[in-house]
Amino acid sequence: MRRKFIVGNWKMHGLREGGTALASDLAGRMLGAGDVAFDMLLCPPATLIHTVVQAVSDAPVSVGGQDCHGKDSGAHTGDIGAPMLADAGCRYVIVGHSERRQGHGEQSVEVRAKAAAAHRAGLIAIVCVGETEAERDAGRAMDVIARMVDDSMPEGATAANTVVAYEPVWAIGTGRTPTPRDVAAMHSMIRGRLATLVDQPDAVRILYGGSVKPDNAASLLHIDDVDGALVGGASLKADEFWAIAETCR
Ligand SMILES: O=C(CO)COP(=O)(O)O
Repeated sequence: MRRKFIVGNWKMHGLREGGTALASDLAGRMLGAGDVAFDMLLCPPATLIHTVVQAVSDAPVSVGGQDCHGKDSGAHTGDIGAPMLADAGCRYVIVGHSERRQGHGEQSVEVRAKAAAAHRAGLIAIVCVGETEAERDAGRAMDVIARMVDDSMPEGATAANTVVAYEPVWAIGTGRTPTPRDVAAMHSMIRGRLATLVDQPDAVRILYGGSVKPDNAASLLHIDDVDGALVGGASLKADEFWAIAETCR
């Protein structure tokens, strides 16, 4: 019942020429493939949203932002309001990525405000959570993630307007991943947590992110309660991203 969801987070990568080529390549593959067992979302840097929206306009590919402000508009230099993303053609926005939490000191209370702003703008929020290596080594990963989920989920979150992404900080860009058993345990705990926070917790998609590559995608994506992948580095190469998506059957 939960369709697999393959999301490319391009992070701070891409200029117009390369971004257009990558998006057009993936759009072409989606159109050529016909019936596929997954949904595809591309989250380019804000400067490329317009370009990517145009490049995928004929294909079943969605576009999302990588962050938004918790307020709809105002004197916030450099920030982007969720209504602006919606206006630019986005259907989704990532909030609470660890690179925002760590690099910009964002706390779960702000992440929750950002997710609420996304919902007000009619966007689907992809709420990210993840423990650090020190937290995992200390045996605190489950507690940390439970708390992050509780504190980051806004009022009114539903399976239709919210996706959760579990991305262990120590697995991002490192080539390391948790064991399938650890991923399964974490995703199952997250779904249990969602039962107190959202209607229809069984319908919420929970993605895994952190060093997802073509060679480990099948083992990660076939775990119960793993409903897709949030892919960083490998989403910048059409062949790799497509190979990951194709493991969904
Ligand atoms: O942070 C990530 C996606 O949001 C994961 O990045 P990598 O796939 O490069 O590890």
